[in-house]
Amino acid sequence: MVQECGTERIAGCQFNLSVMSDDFAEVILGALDQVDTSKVWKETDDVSTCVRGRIEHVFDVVQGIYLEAAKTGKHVEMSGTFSIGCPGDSSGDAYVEASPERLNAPSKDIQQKAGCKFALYPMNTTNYMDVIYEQIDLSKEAGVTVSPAHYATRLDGTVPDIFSAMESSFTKVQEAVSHTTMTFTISANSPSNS
Ligand SMILES: Cc1ncc(C[n+]2csc(CCO)c2C)c(N)n1
Repeated sequence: MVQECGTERIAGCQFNLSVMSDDFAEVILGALDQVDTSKVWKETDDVSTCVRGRIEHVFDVVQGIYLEAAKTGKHVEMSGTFSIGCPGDSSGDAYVEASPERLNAPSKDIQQKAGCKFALYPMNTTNYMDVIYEQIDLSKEAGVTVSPAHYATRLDGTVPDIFSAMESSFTKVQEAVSHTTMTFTISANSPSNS
């Protein structure tokens, strides 16, 4: 197979939700159903969900799904990988042409707290540690508490502030390093915090 970049840069996220409750299936399927995904390509199977499209819509949808699940008050965790510029992910899809307005922007009064660990992987660049440290420093201005963790950086704050910090890191890094991936795990309503 010939792998080459498409003319548009399509971003994506492969993620799964885990709900620590007997009715996990309803919470997962309900969250997937309640978010407007019309500006992204989406596929769900028994393991995870993948969304692809413009960076802002990928983050908008992933955050929207997480907020829907977290507002049940149940202990919900989401883990995933964002990626852009993967040589095998040539576009061909109409979703990169979507207009930039977000469809699921959270209201300003959302105070849902969460803890998150994220890790940036700028691919195929020798100065990757500089690129990563620059973003960790910028995260400190994003309204979240930033702390070091093994193999990751921890962000604590509201869900919208956490996703916004991750989106700005990812967006800035991919401007400099065309193939960039980022992993994350976010947890809310954990009984460890009560
Ligand atoms: C975001 C997300 N997408 C898919 C799954 C996989 N999954 C596990 S249980 C379940 C509902 C019943 O089939 C589904 C779809 C997940 N965990 N999170």
